[in-house]
Amino acid sequence: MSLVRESRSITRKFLARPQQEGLGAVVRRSIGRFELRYFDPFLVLDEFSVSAPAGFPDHPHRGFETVTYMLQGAVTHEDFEGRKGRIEAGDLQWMTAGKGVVHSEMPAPHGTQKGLQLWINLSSQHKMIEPRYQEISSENIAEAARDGIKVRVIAGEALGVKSAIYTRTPTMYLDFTLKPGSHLQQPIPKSYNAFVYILEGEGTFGQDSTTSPISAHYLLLLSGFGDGLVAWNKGSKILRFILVGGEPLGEPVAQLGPFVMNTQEEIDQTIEDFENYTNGFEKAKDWRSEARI
Ligand SMILES: Nc1ccc(F)c(C(=O)c2c[nH]c3ncc(Cl)cc23)c1F
Ligand SMILES: [Fe+3]
Repeated sequence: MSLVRESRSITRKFLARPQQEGLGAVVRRSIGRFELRYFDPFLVLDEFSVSAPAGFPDHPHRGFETVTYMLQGAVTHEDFEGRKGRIEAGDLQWMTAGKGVVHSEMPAPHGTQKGLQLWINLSSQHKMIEPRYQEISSENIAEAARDGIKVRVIAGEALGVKSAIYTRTPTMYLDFTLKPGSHLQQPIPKSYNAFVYILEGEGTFGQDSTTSPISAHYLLLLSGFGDGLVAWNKGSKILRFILVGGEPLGEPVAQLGPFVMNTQEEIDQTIEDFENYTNGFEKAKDWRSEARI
């Protein structure tokens, strides 16, 4: 039985190269770089690599969500509400910043910590909602395996398994591992903008299985036509990639770093709120994280 009648194709591909970010951290940024400023509703996709004492010290967010998915090691986050936790390999933190969060995200003291951070925009009606965290430890991430394919369902559904994450901006986020010789068919809601980001190995994507394989650290934008994605692993090593899709918001974007609103006036107001500790930033006034560089 074919799960996908017509596969989406690759419209553009970008090699994410290392760049400095935070304090001494390195990220491979694909979405959010100059050539791909915004892929509605996605603002940033960073594949990060960080070793102490580098990190992402105290900083704010407003108007969107950050989705941190650890691949290796661990990161400690602390926020201005006094909330503190460790995100370890395989764990997920889905943070809805809404009207405002101030936090730090710092690496474990030894070794290199690696992961992905995706920034998902919120609609105008949700930009000023109360902040909210959804955190799932690795052993509780929904998983399924069949015919040489393993999927970890971060958000949405795959191979008959659903994630518990509530996605305010409708989103799918699937972590696939394909053994050599395996072939995937994954449905994608027709209205979603979708992309693939390759983490490991080489893969062939789209209807034409004769196209040359694409390797790690590439982001592949998928066309809007098609009811899903087909993928092959024709190599001799495992292929790992994420397939992410989301409902476009179709709203104007006004962004200043970690502040993402709809108009410049709202950005001006956000700066004022952050500087004066108002409208959601009250607790930032006397807060500093314990993380010391
Ligand atoms: N404004 C702004 C400016 C600079 C930053 F580094 C950050 C920031 O924190 C991050 C950027 N990518 C990241 N990937 C992983 C993690 Cl754990 C954090 C970040 C940020 F928010
Ligand atoms: Fe952050």
